[in-house]
Amino acid sequence: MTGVLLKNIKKSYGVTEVIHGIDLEIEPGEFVVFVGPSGCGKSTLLRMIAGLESITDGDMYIDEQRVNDIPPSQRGIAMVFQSYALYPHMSVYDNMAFGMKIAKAPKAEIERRVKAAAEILQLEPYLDRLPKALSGGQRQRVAIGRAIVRDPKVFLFDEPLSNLDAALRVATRIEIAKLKESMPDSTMVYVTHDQVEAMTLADRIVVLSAGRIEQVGNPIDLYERPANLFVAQFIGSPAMNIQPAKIEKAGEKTTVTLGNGTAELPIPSEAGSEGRTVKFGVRPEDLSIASNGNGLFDGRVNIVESLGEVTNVYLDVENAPEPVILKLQGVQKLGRGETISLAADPAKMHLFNEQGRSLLYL
Ligand SMILES: Nc1ncnc2c1ncn2[C@@H]1O[C@H](COP(=O)(O)OP(=O)(O)OP(=O)(O)O)[C@@H](O)[C@H]1O
Repeated sequence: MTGVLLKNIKKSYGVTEVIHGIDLEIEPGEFVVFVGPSGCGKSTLLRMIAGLESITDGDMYIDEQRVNDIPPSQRGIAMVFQSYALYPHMSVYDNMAFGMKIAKAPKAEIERRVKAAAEILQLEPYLDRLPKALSGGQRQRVAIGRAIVRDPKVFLFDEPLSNLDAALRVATRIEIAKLKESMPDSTMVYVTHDQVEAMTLADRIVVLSAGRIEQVGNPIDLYERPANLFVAQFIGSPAMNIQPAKIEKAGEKTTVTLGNGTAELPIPSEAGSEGRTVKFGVRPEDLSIASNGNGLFDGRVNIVESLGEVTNVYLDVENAPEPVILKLQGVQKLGRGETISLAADPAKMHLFNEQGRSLLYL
C-alpha cells in the first residue's frame, strides 16, 4: 500500500509563487479531496504529484520514494482528466488495454485486467464501441477503467465529473464511490470544486486557499468544527451566516451581543476579553423560527426561495451588514415583510476572533 508525502512543497511560475509550502501526509488507501476556490492551486498540486508540473521547492514522496525528479510514467500513478483524453479511433477495449500493450504485457493478462475493470464499471456491453458512440458519463467510466487496468499505486482525479450534466454527475459520482469500496487499498487524490463530491467521497478533505492549506479533516469535522472563517463559509450551502458581535462575558462559556440580541455559547474565551469584537456564525440550517418570539434576533423576510425539498429565507436583520439566511425543511409559507424571531441551539453556534480563527481552536 502506498502513501503520498508532501514536505514544504512550493511552486512558482517565473517570479510568482502560487503554492507556498504545503505539508501533507496522504495515508495508504486514503481518499483525499482537494477543494478550494478557482485559482487556489488544487490542480497545480495534483499535477505536481503526477509529475506533470515541476516542483520548485520541497520534497515529494510516493511510496517512500522521493519522486521530484522521477518522470510521470515511472511514478506508479494513473490520472483521470476532466476531458477524458480517450483515443478517438480506438475501441473502448483498446483504449483500456493501451497502456499494457505499450508495456508489452501478455495478451491473456491484458484481457483479464480489461475484463475485470469493465465489470467493476459496467462497461462490458460497450467494449467494441468507439468513444464517439458513448455518452459523456460512459466515456468518463472508460477513462477511469483505463486507470484501473494500469493497476497504479495512486489514482489522481482532476475534476473528472465537471463535463457531465447533473444526472450523469450523480450517477458517475456513485460509480467512483463504489470503485473506492471495491479497491480499499488504492490511494486516491481527487480535485473538485463541487462540495457534494468532496463531502461524499472524501476520507479527508484538504481545503486550500491562495496556495495554502486552510484546514484538513474528515468532511463532518470540517462542517461542524471549521477552524476559521474561510472554511466556515466555504463548506456548506448556503454559506454560514456571519455577524459582527462583541464579547459581553468571557470564561468557560462566552456571552456575546449581536446586532439586536444576545447569545451564550458553550465556547471558552480568554479571561479579560470582554469588549473584544468577534464574528458570530450560525449555519442557515441550524436556525429555526422561535415559537415564543424569544429568539436570538428578529429578522424581516425579504426573499423566499422555495426549492420544494427546502425553503431558503433571506432576512434583513437590524445592524447586520448582510442578509441572514434561514434554511427550512419542506415548503414553508412566509410572506415578504413578515417579522420572525430566530433561534438556534448554542452548540451549533460558532465564534471567530478578529483574525478569523475559531475560538474553539485557540
Ligand atoms: N502555466 C502557468 N503560468 C502561470 N501561472 C499559472 C500557470 N498555471 C497556473 N497558474 C496560476 O497558478 C494558480 C493556481 O492555479 P490552479 O490551476 O492550480 O488553480 P485551481 O485551484 O486548480 O483552479 P480552478 O478550480 O480554476 O481549476 C493560479 O493563480 C493560476 O493563475
